[in-house]
Amino acid sequence: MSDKQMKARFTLAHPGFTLDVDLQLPGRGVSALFGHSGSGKTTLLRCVAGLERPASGYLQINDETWQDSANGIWLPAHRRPVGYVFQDANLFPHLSVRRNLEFGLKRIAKTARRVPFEQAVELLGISHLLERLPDRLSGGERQRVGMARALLTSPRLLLMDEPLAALDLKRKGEVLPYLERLHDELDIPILYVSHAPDEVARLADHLVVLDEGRVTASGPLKETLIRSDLPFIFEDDAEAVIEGQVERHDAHYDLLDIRLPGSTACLRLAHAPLPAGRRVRIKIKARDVSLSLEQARDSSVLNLLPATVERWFDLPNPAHCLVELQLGDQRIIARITRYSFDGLNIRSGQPLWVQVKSVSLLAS
Ligand SMILES: Nc1ncnc2c1ncn2[C@@H]1O[C@H](COP(=O)(O)OP(=O)(O)OP(=O)(O)O)[C@@H](O)[C@H]1O
Repeated sequence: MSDKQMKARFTLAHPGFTLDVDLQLPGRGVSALFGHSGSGKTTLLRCVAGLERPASGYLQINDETWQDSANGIWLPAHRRPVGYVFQDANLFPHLSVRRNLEFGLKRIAKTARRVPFEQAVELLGISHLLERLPDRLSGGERQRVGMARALLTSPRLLLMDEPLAALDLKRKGEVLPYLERLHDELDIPILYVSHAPDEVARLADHLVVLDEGRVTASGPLKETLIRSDLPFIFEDDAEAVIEGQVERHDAHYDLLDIRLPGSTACLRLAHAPLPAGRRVRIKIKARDVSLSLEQARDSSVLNLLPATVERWFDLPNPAHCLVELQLGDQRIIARITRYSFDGLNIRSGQPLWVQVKSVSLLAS
């Protein structure tokens, strides 16, 4: 991995709201901006796009400086190579999908084009829609066309402002795999605004949490989701995201074995075959993890894995607590009753067995 980076420092005052951020983000993959309504997510994207001009600002995207107020550098919005995807794809209603896409493409000199038309169309799976007018597309299809159009502007950065927010659950499910493809197959960093923890868990590599215009957390997704000073782990749906590599597929039982880095054990889950060696992202909810001191040999639970207790936290509900566990090189969390916690005499550094009742594959 190279040390590609984005640096964004902005101080911008609106009446009643100040954005004051200083971020260092990976220069590849998806960085999610998460926060309550009004926390400043869109304002931050607008600063990055050059649509706001803060009194003090610095923006570096990999090896390019787009803005440096201390040195009089300011790249205006129309010269910033960003692709913007909004909640609504905003396609020209009188132009076919093909002409909408060509509109984005024509703005870029042939020699500067980084994403060929065919690649964008193939990545978003829209070749069969090219001759249609936008009003003959579903919401999900419109968003995919909007994303292809953004790619065809040859961006060095994609800005996505809640691109799935206007879609129902089914349409969201249709678009998410395409977003994953953009993430996996293109070397263009994405800043992704979302309210939905599920989307963030599935897509993001890095998580930024904003509150009242300030950054309250910024770090790799896996670590940030389970930080005890952030609200995520106190949710009913608290979860950890870990990564692994497909080891094998058991065709007889239709089970996939996933090797976890640093662990001797594999996770098993019901899933169609995937090629050995494929890296996958897995979500484990805290409430689906139980703990035992011995390796249960007569359980129907597929996943019984050795782990070590790191630490624990109280929860607002006094009947429960959360235990953070080291599983190979990664961390997961278990929500158990305080009764069980005392009964098992949990202490930090303790080796024990985790039983994981349900595991979901998020991305491959
Ligand atoms: N041009 C402006 N003038 C004055 N206030 C503004 C302006 N633009 C944004 N704000 C204020 O800045 C704050 C942050 O807005 P912003 O849209 O960035 O939040 P957000 O986190 O994206 O919210 P949401 O999730 O609801 O889209 C809000 O209080 C908003 O009213």
